[in-house]
Amino acid sequence: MSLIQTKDLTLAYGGNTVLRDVNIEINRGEIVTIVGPNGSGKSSLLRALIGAAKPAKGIVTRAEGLKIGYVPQSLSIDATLPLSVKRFLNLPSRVSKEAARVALEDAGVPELASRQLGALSGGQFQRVLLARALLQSPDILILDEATQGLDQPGAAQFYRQIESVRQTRGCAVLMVSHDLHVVMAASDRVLCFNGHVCCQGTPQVVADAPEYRALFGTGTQGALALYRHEHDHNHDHDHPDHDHAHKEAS
Ligand SMILES: Nc1ncnc2c1ncn2[C@@H]1O[C@H](COP(=O)(O)OP(=O)(O)OP(=O)(O)O)[C@@H](O)[C@H]1O
Repeated sequence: MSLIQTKDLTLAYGGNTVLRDVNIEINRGEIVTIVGPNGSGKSSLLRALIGAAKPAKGIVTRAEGLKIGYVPQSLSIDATLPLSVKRFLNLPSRVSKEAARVALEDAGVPELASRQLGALSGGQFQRVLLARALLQSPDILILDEATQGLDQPGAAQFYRQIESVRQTRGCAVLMVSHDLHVVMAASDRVLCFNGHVCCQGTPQVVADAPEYRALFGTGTQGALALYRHEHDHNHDHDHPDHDHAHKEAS
């Protein structure tokens, strides 16, 4: 059975329908990315999936006892607030030292525990948010524009970390992103979205689909090339058990 499934999900704000008859499912262990233009309802879909928005029609089914780890776009934290990463991970509820250590390690930033939150770079901060989501031992990680503000290499590194998390934890990952080809290359399945699912499939299938090209054109190939180039030779030593061949094969 899938982790989350929607059946004819329709969502409206006042009289404005933003999702219409959406049927999707996310299965255990897969990395799924939603791409779509601004205002196409991606965040609204995530809100409906986590139960924060009520459908006008249709249903959202979550597996019993499903644990969701949510990574927001960003959190606004006063840079002058004296708050260490360690303390931040203990909000709102205390976690064991070991749980915090493992979460930071899986997020790729084991060295940040004692650092001040306000002194972190954008990329480091996003990884701390990822670590915080991992504290839930989620069955599924949901990321809404988690790389906003990062440059392309930074975003590509973040997505590689996500792949590594999936590898070590076996959780499913659902992401919304504007990074198009960068994030698509890191996905098993891509949903191209514009109020409804326009097309879906492997990253290559979606990148070649007329529906996708009608929305985005073909101007983002450079990002894909960048991802592939770096992915080629960057980190086998970090994840010796992770076979990357599938990313270069398409
Ligand atoms: N709380 C709200 N009340 C009224 N309208 C809303 C609300 N949230 C979103 N909308 C509208 O719903 C539509 C879809 O918004 P949503 O944020 O889901 O799109 P998105 O694809 O995530 O956009 P972006 O890529 O710009 O983040 C937009 O027209 C937006 O103005």
